[in-house]
Amino acid sequence: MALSNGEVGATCHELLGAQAHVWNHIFQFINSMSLKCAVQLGIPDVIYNHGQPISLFELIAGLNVHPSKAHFISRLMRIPVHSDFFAQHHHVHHNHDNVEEEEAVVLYSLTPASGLFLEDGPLNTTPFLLMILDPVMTDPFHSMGAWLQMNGGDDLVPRTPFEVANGMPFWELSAKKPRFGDLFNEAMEADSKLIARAVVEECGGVFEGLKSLVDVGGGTGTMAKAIANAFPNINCTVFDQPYVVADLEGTTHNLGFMGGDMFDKIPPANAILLKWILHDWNDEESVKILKKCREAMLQSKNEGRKKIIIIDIVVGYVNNKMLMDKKSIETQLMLDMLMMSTVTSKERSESEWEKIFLAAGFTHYNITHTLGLRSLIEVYL
Ligand SMILES: C[S@@+](CC[C@H](N)C(=O)[O-])C[C@H]1O[C@@H](n2cnc3c(N)ncnc32)[C@H](O)[C@@H]1O
Ligand SMILES: O=c1cc(-c2ccc(O)c(O)c2)oc2c(O)c(O)ccc12
Repeated sequence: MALSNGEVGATCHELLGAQAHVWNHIFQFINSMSLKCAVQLGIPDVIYNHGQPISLFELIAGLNVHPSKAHFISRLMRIPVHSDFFAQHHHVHHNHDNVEEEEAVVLYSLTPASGLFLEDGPLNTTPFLLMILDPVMTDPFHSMGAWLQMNGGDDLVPRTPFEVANGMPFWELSAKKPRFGDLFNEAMEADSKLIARAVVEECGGVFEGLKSLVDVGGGTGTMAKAIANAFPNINCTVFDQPYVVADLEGTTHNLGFMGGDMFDKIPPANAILLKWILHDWNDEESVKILKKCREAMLQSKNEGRKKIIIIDIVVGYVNNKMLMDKKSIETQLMLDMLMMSTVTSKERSESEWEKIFLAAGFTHYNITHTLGLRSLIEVYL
């Protein structure tokens, strides 16, 4: 029921329901922080290394917690178990007379979600968790209201809540605190491994007929490596800032690295890949990047299809259909708030994407596949 004034007309039962909803939202950060704590203690690795479901006693023995605090672990575990990060089974003991003992032993095991936090796992998401939940990233949310009250037209006013809280922009802090900057790069690499696998396995057709591809802002080349291996006929170039690619070299005949500035000149190619790039930039900057992509494709002497391949969020598109999956859309909106808080950019809906494509001189695009929360957009020359 929609009410104009909180209490008017609401029954006591409705008010208690409203209070439960409010409390759940107030306490949401405890979900994130409990997960962070469990991961920092190395709980997923201890369970994995045990090789079979682990008892609370064995779990505690594998952790570096002080014996005086051991009894807190079962309480910590209840939260991620409730959210399906760990599965919990009850193992019923049989005593000597084969009579079931009263107290069942609790056994914990991993789920696909906690499998993403294994230290040696190929898709280790721990750097992403540690980066997003670092005070450097969470503090700005305390400054968002104050930032909204500041004059955005004044050059002396910080451009983001991140700058209000940390006194410098994201990229400057990443450079000054390498421990934080490394987390960011490791987070991007792990994500690229997962997306590369999904793209090669499920969207292979997107690359058919291409002769050359430049992965703009391709970082250390995880994504381009996977494409170069899967499609030996495509010449792949990783293009990123000179300091990122300085010491990198291609491992196969069809993979190379090149340093430069995408706002200046992008090397010529049939196809330009922009994975997780445009969501870092506002509309004006994104249009500039797209225009540079256009020039690069026009300069390519290769025959064949020419297109930009964008992997980014299309707000409202989730898992191959436009469905109202409330939780996934909530996550997309949260990422948008994160971009608003840390950088000056945003996550875009289809009409917002269309607007920047048209502004950069492109008329045809196709959202062909979805990769979890993100989509693959082809923009044709
Ligand atoms: C969010 S990361 C995405 C990395 C990679 N595409 C991925 O998905 O894992 C953005 C990348 O853009 C690069 N970048 C930023 N400004 C750039 C510029 N002016 N020219 C080229 N690359 C740039 C950064 O160095 C960084 O590697
Ligand atoms: O907090 C973030 C910051 C950035 C970011 C900032 C400055 C740059 O110059 C840049 O290239 C990227 O990018 C993110 C991202 O890409 C994510 O997916 C999630 C979070 C962030």
